[in-house]
Amino acid sequence: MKTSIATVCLSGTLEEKLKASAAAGFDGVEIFEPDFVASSLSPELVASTARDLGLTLDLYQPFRDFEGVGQEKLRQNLRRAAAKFDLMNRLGISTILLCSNVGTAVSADDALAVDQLGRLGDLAESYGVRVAYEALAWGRYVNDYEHAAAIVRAVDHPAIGHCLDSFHILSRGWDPAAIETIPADKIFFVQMADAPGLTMDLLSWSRHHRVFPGEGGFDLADFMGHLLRAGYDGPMSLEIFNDTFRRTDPFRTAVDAMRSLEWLQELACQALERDGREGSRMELSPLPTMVAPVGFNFVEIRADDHRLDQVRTTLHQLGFTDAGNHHSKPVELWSQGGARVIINRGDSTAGSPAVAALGFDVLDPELAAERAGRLLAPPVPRDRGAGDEQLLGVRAPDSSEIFFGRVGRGGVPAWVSEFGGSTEVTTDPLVTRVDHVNLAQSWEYFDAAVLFCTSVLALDPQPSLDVAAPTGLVRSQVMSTADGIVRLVLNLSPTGSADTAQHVAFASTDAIGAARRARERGLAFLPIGENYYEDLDSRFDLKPEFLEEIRELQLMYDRDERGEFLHFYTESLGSVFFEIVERRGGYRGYGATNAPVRLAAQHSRRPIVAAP
Ligand SMILES: O=C(O)c1ccc(O)c(O)c1
Ligand SMILES: [Mg+2]
Repeated sequence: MKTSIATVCLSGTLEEKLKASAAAGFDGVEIFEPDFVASSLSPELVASTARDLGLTLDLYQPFRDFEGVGQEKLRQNLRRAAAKFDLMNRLGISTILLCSNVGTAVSADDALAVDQLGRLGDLAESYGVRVAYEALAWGRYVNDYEHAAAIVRAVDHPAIGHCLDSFHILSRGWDPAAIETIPADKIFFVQMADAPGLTMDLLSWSRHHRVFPGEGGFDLADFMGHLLRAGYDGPMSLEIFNDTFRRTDPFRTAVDAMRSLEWLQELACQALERDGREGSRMELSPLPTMVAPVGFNFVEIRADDHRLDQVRTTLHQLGFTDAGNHHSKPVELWSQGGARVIINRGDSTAGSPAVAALGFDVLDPELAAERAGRLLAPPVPRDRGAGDEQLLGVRAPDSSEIFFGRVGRGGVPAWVSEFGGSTEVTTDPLVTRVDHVNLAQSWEYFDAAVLFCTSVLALDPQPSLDVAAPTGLVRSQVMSTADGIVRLVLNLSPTGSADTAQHVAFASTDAIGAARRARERGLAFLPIGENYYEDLDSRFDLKPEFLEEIRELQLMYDRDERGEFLHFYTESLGSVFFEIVERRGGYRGYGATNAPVRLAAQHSRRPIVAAP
């Protein structure tokens, strides 16, 4: 698959955009005209810079408001076009994108557009270039690719073909199946964009909210299937107008972009396997098979030495036992049932306690790591003593480390024996395993984190929600395996403050019993106010004894059509806190209605910083 990216996707100068695209491994780029006009590089220098970087220049775009105009306007437009075709020759670009007219078209008569596009085709041919006509979703008269296809067919000019952009087709709900009726040699260019399902005007949606494939809600696998059956084998290009990507590090964005195309390529391979290769001419190289996690292998918490005692005490109060120090590294293991927490005291600059690494149980760690590498996840070097288990890890977009652990005998990973402590099974544990982990994400890499979880970790996005915190809305995106055994919750805080401290939720089969025992051991619970319990009673009509019990223990409660949910939180320990959850019946949620209450309770207990 030939990969390409529009310079509008990336921040920086044109030169930086080219360098970032090349560094991420793209084959080519689309030059977005405003990037070129604002650049001080001559066309010849842009061409040679791209060549030196190993990039092809695949498209010049956009050319606007050409067809369906009056005579005088047509004359001006042809003059404008000639100037751009001349520029394309200097840049060495053979295809220009023409957006359907949004402003100056005066007639809805296709015959006029057909005639004028024919004249544009003649002019393009004389410069040795071609024009890819794109039906913008908000085009004045042409806003449907099938309408554009009828026009292009009628123009019947070798220099006039299509640019198909998934956004313009899927945002309007057009059926992409008719792509297969367009002759392959008339599809000059394809732009792939995803977007979250929003109800808003098309232009704002397109200009601000596009995301890379796999980061939104469009069915791009299906779209890709139609392109392949149409016989398209040209560049698959990304054209993502996105407010965040415009202001974040272009090198990181380009990696995110490339990962999205690798992911899309895998979807394409799957579509071909399902539907047969008929018509397809695109060369595709599949990714190593997806290795879905079957459990949490460990959670690693890192902190300054002097803050670790608090973490140790809390884990002890939650029923964990100290399973000893590693024989060669400054890390210790705390375990209980299938829950393992590694405390890393090796980094004196680590600051307050935070989740630094997650280990997942996978059946084939080598394959999982190889796949992650193909998806551009940088490997994490890990010191290893003689005889120690090899742990393969990669860095996630939020810089946390993700390790692929082998499923051990009896569910216990082999590396546990590298720790000196007791490995005896806790009888009557308070918690049995990790239920989910909430990770705070920065605004810069939130979309990238979603794609990373989907493509590298085989976690599917669940409907996202906004949770009200005292300092703003926290966007919460659950990523989960189909069976719900492995769940991550990506939280995007408005402030990046402690409102979205990370947390580890442990599963218990008896949250009430666990709360009682933890209290006996002196656990500091996050206190929940009385109003919450009154509201709970009004909503759920709970038995008075039950309500009294959870009020006394400071537990929270939720219920859905499948079951019930009981949970409680510890006080925050730096940037991390713990939660104990009990799922009764088939409850699949996270107590979303309780989250604002928890955030408010944490906010009111934050350390007061004295004014200077
Ligand atoms: O928003 C626009 O104007 C615009 C320009 C060029 C494109 O290819 C596109 O999809 C949208
Ligand atoms: Mg486009």
